[in-house]
Amino acid sequence: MKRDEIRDLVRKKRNALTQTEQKNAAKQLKVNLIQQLKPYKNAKIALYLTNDGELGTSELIQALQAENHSLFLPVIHPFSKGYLLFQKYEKNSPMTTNRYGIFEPKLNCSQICPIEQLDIIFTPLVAFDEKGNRLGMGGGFYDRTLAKYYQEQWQKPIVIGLAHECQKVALLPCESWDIPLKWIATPEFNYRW
Ligand SMILES: Nc1nc2c(c(=O)[nH]1)N(C=O)[C@@H](CNc1ccc(C(=O)N[C@@H](CCC(=O)O)C(=O)O)cc1)CN2
Ligand SMILES: Nc1ncnc2c1ncn2[C@@H]1O[C@H](COP(=O)(O)OP(=O)(O)OP(=O)(O)O)[C@@H](O)[C@H]1O
Repeated sequence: MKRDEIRDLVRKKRNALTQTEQKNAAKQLKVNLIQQLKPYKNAKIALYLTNDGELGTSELIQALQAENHSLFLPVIHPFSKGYLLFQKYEKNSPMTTNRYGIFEPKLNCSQICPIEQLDIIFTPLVAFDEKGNRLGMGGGFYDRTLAKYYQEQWQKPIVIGLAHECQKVALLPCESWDIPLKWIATPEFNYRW
């Protein structure tokens, strides 16, 4: 199957989850990750706000805020096409909708965090495979933004993909720019490579 076909198929699958399934998945993800992130104190963590049947992040966001982590959200770069910035997100941060209808913080340069200062980046994804390959919505935003940080010795930030179990496929067709993830968290499991 081609990448576009897999993207369509898996997007339909996750959009077919019932509200109850979505709610339980989000709750279970929070429990899983709060446990996994215990060793990290006062971390700088980038997340995303849920769109298009993605695994819900609001429970996780609340729990992370309660644990005193600082949170950041992706903002579509105003000039560098296809790149993301990560901006501080607090309860009263002014928000706007981006061109895809996703809420993002209203751009404020003083609130942007350089990527090398983030400890953890949670990425959304559409499909993942048994080797940790990731397929996103098709904009190449995360691949492009993170490309220069992916090196042999890369330790920080830790990049963690988030997905429902139903987004797992056997094998994704790879492209040269794809960077496999070392950690994907679902409500049920943590896949580590
Ligand atoms: N929640 C969330 N936030 C995110 C992402 C994401 O995948 N999920 N992104 C991850 O990169 C970036 C935005 N990328 C996106 C790329 C395409 C579409 C999308 O809906 N595409 C439509 C066509 C839209 C159009 O062109 O008008 C589609 O494919 O149906 C959404 C987000 C940044 N923020
Ligand atoms: N590191 C990169 N440098 C330049 N172009 C890139 C890079 N990564 C991806 N692209 C371009 O972005 C486009 C979309 O890539 P792809 O289909 O892999 O996105 P995606 O992983 O589904 O999206 P996202 O990362 O936003 O969730 C491709 O046409 C590709 O050429």
